[in-house]
This record gives sequence, C-alpha cells and structure tokens, in this order.
Amino acid sequence: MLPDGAPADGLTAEQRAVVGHRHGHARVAAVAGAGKTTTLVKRVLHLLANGENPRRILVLMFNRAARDDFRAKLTREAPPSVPLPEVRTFHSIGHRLTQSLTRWGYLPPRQLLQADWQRERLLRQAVMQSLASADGETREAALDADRLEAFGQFCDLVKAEVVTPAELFEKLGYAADERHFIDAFEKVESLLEVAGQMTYADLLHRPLRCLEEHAGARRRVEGFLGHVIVDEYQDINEAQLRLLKILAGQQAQVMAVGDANQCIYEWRGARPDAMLSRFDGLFGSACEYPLSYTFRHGHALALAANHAIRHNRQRWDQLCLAAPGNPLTEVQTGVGASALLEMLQRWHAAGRHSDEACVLVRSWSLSVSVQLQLLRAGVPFRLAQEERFVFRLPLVQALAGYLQLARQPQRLQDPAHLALLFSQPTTFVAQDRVRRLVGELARTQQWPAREASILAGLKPGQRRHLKRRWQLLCELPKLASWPPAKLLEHVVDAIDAEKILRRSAARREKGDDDVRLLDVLIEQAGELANDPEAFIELLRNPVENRPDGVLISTVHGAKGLEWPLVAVWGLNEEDFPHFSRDNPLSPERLEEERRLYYVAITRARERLLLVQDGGDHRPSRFLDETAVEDCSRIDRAIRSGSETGIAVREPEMIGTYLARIGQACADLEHLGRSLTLHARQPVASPPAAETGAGSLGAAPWQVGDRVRHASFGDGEVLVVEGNAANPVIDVRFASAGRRRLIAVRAPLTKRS
Ligand SMILES: Nc1ncnc2c1ncn2[C@@H]1O[C@H](COP(=O)(O)OP(=O)(O)OP(=O)(O)O)[C@@H](O)[C@H]1O
Repeated sequence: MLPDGAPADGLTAEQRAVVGHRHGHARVAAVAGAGKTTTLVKRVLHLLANGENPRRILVLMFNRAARDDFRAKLTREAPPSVPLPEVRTFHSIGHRLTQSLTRWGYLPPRQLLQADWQRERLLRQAVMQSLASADGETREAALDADRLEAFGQFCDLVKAEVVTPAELFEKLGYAADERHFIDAFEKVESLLEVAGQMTYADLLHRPLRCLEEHAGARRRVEGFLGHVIVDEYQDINEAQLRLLKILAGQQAQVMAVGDANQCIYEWRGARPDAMLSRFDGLFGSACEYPLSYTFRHGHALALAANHAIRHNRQRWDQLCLAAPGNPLTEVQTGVGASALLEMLQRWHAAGRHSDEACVLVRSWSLSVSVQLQLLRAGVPFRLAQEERFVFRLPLVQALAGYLQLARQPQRLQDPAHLALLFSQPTTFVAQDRVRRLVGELARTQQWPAREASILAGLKPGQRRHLKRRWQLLCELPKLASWPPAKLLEHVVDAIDAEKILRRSAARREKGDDDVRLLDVLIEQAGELANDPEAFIELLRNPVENRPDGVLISTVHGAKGLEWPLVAVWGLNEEDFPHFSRDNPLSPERLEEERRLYYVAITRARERLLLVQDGGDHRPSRFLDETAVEDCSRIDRAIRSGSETGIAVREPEMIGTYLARIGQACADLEHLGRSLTLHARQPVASPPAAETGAGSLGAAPWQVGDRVRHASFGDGEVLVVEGNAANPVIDVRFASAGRRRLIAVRAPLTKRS
C-alpha cells in the first residue's frame, strides 16, 4: 500500500501536492529516493494539461545524465505529439545566452576551450607570466600538475562564487605559496581575451556579468518564462542562482527541488543555505512542500539517516520515512576487511551478484586498502575512475619500485627505474634535469663531484634532496632481507616522505591523502610480512576494470545513485570526517562531512555495512551518531508488532517517526501509541577538543526547538546559522509565518 492513501495515479499525497501546486514560488524538500523525477514529470504534465504554454516552462537539471533521464521519462509519459518544454542543464542555458548576447552585440565572440590540454596550457602560461621574476624552484613547484589543477579550480571557483580572486583567496584561506593565484587569475583573463577564448566556467559567468551590467540586455531575456523548475537546488552555486533570478524575472514561478541535507558541493561553490534562507532572500516567500517518503530502503536505514543528520545544526528539519512497500534494509557495522569480505560472501551465497554491490569511500586514497584486500581475496571489482587503480598511482608504483630495487640491485643501472624513484615523492627538480642526472648515475654509479656540470644551477636544497635520494637507493640492496613494511617505513623516514608529500601537495587535503596512502601501504605490507614478493606482485598487478565486479566509488561520485548492497569503508576519525592536524575540522566543515556521510548511507536499498578499520584507528563519530542498534531494534519491533518497552537514544524523534508511519499505514497505526520508548544516555564520546568538534556541542539553539516570541507567539526553529555564540535562526510561527531572527536580540523563550 502507498503512504498517505494514494489513489490510482500512484502518487503519495505529498507528491500530489507538489504536482498540483497552484501559485507562487515553491520549495520542495525531497529526501533521498523520494521519487523526484516521477513527481516533477507529473508536475510538468499537469501544467501542460492546464493550458500552460510549453515554451514558458523551463526545467533545469544538475547534469547531463539527469537531464537525459528526465527528458526520456517526460517523453514516455506525455500524450503523443504534445509539444514538451525544454529540459536543460545550467551550462546549456549559459551557452545559449552567450550566443544571444554575442549576436546582439553585448559580448564579443569567443571560442570555448574544450580540450584539457588547451586549458592546461592556458593555466601554465598564466602562472609563468605571473611568476616571471620568481626563482626557478618556486616556478617549478607552481607548475606541478596538482598545483596547476588547484589553480584551475581556483579560477573556476572565482567565477562560480562571483567574487574577486583576492576575496576568494582570503575566504578559503589558501596557503601563502599560492598567493600568485590572485595575479595569475588576471593573467588567465587577459590571455583568454587576447585569444578570443573562454572556459566552461565562463559559460555562466560571462552572460551573468553582462546581464547584471546591462539593463537593456536583461529586458531582452526576462519575461519569457512562467515556470522554472530546478532540480538538485541544494548544489547550485552563486552564479547559477543569480542567472536563475534573471531568467525568472518578476513573473516566473520558481519551484526549487532538493535536499539541503545532501549539499555536498561546497568546494564547487554550493551552499547549504541556497535551499534555505538564500532562496527567501532572492525570490521572497515560497510554499513549502515536503517529500518525506523514500522509496529506496526500509525503516532501519531511514531511522539511521535521521539519527545521523540530526547532529547538524544547519539542516532541513524533515524526517526521512520509509514507504510501506520498500525492501527491508539490514544495517550493520563491522571492523576491517573481514567484515566486508564476509558480507560479500553471504551476498554471493544468496545468489546475488557482485555488480549489485558498491563500496563507497570518502576519498580515493581510502580505496587503496579495499582494492588490495579484494585483489588478495580474488573478488573482481571495478572503479568509477579507472586511473585510480592502485597500481597506476605514481606514488604506489614508486614504492613498489623501492622494494624491487632492494631485491634486484641491478636496477640501479636502469635509468627508467631511477627516474621513477627520483620523481616520487618529488625532489623539487625539473623532470628533464632529473632525467639527465639519472642517466649519468645509471652509467657511473657515482654521485657527481660538487663542480660537475650536471649539478650546475641546482640550489643547495635541491642538491641535498637529490643526493639523499641517491644514498637511499644505494643502501636498499643491503636491506634486502627486511620485511616489506619495515623497508617501506625506512624509505619514508630516510627521504622525509611525509613532509615532502605535504609540501608538494596542491591542496592540504591532497597532502593528507598522500600521507594516508603511505600509511595504508605500510599497513598492508605488514599483513604480508613473510612474503615480500607477494606484496610487490600485488602492487604491480595488471588488473582491469571488471564490468561484473563490485563497484568502488567516492561518495561524491555516487550522488543520485543507489545499489542493493552498499558498504561505506574507512569510517575512522580523520578519514571520515576528514581532518588532520594541518587541516582541522571547523564546525562548518564537520557539517559538510556529515552531509557527505548522509549521502553515502542513503545509497543502499537492502544492505548497508558501515566499516571502520579498527586497530589504532579511532572509529568515526558518525558511527556512534547513527545509533545502528536502536534503528535495527525499532525496525524489528515495527515488523514483529512487538509492544515492549525499548530504551533508545532519541525517543522523541523515533516516536514522531512511528506516529508518521502509523498515519500513513493503518497496519502500523498502533505503533506510535503502543511501543513505549525510554531515553538512553549516549555512550560517552571523545571530548570536543580532541575530536575537532569545535563549539558545536555547546550551541544553545537547536533545529526543532519550540519557542515563544513576545509578538509572534509560538513557533519552531527551522534553521540555526552562523556563529554558535550569536546565531541567526529561522523560526516558523503558527500565526506569523517564517521569520529570520538574531537569536540573542529577539524576545524569545524556549518552550519545553
Ligand atoms: N508514489 C510512488 N509510489 C511508489 N513508488 C514510487 C513513487 N514515486 C516514485 N516511486 C519509485 O521510486 C523510485 C525513484 O523514483 P524516481 O526515479 O522518480 O526518483 P529519482 O528522482 O530518480 O530519485 P531521487 O528522489 O533519489 O532523486 C522509482 O523506482 C519510482 O518508481
């Protein structure tokens, strides 16, 4: 049976309300798996059936895959030969606007830079111009591939956030040795202008700036639309928001559909408040529509997701409810590879296939241990990004190369092998110089004399790095009998690899990732203590993506997708949530990490396994917050109709959940009343200072607090934002509607 007693159209009451929305702007808060596409397709058909001109409707989707999916569904469901509205991505709208503005003479014509190499050449030229008077070492470091990529992201983000490069630099706290980004951005802009070219980010940025500047141009694009429907609204950036505002003009009714709890693209300029207060600021008030039922998974996982996201201060106050016909979902926690391999074994034993399963990781470096474990166990797998195969990572190839050299001293005479070991981790020397030097070393087997021409022009620091590397390589054959883990540790110490990796990384997170990769490899090498050959073999294994294998993906790559079995791997403090001593966790970043976790766990349909490493690694705080035990017990009670008292962490939330599903399904109606719930104290969590939780826990205002205002009467807190000591809160008042208040100034009292 469908929730809310759905009639023959198969929609829930909540979905029907969205479809039939009458007038004004609308905000649709849809939990993961709520059937947004189904609902929005029906909404478009409803508008058409009510005589709306299809040319006055625009549907904006987040990416091309979502757009194609929507178009296909709309075409399937629409009566034959009915003209349909446009379904587009923001970039394609930007492209068309650029063409029109160019034709009307507002913008000079420009060619889009399509190939990666063109973009890379542009970034390289701009950095070289900007560091023309800097020393060779500084320029070399700035032109490193990762740092160049970080600069490219910087340029895109300046345009996505519609700020100046200096503002972005300050806002995101870039490192001092990236200060050239500010000037190099301007160089990029000049180079593009002279060459008559533009980047993908310009497809939105140029027409936006032009339209904001020229009222005449604005008048030519405004007023054509009656309805704009925007999907995945939580992940759109400032440039997209402002373009949307212009396109909608004064008349169009905007329907923003999304889930603020799934905003995971802050690094691309998205903001969780786009869906919340920012919408009000841009468009004014909107009708609010929840889509609370997920059609993806069972109660245990819906409850787990609700528990997890409750710890965010800035969130949409909405419970995710499992629809009655959903599959049962088993939620489990486990430690280490054995938990994953056992789960996969049971899955296969039940006749299920590997390609129904997905392992999700917070970042690619965490996938290395899964890959190695699956390789060892002979479980076929595939990677969402093939270049992430462990044996293809340059650092991994180099580490395998160090081990190999220990066992095969003749490799000291192989220039290609030496070039690999001199380049990873970097020695901060240009590659062609390294190539010449290793050629000489392979031939002479001697470090050159101080005055040798091959060393001319190298700075003392560079010479030191190179010489230390050569000494290590000469030493390795003498350590051939050492187990691989000890040998790797020695390599890492001898060349100060952690420091080099952090210093050479383009972003702090990349540095953390590389260091983590070292740790993982040493751990894995330790597990094969007696068999160094097997370890080297493992790292050099020429595996290919197996289409029938278990998928390994990052959580970002899993946006919008689902699998019958999902394992979230690497649930350790510092890994997920990701932080380190150099990259501490601010309250905002913790909330972003938690949204990412929320997205990860809500991808599962039938089984969810949450895996931590164990050993020295502390379990992720998210595991405790998810209260898996409570969720599974309540799920069992729902299924068995048990009426015994249960002690749970969040009796109030679970009570509300039971009452809501009881309203939706007559069979469960008794539950909210009969299942008695007691509060249980949470297991003590580590102190905030240790875990990087900041002052979050001390926040006096919580979403869901019931309040009384001297003028507006009773209400409920929907959003808490800003500084914990002086937050801005959104409150929905029963009589006065939604209001935004500075909490300490407002005449507010909390009600129990
Ligand atoms: N009212 C409903 N009753 C039963 N099943 C539904 C209902 N609405 C949607 N579904 C099912 O839920 C699944 C997801 O729906 P749909 O493809 O529309 O959503 P989506 O937009 O891809 O997902 P999401 O909500 O995660 O973005 C589909 O299998 C769809 O048939």
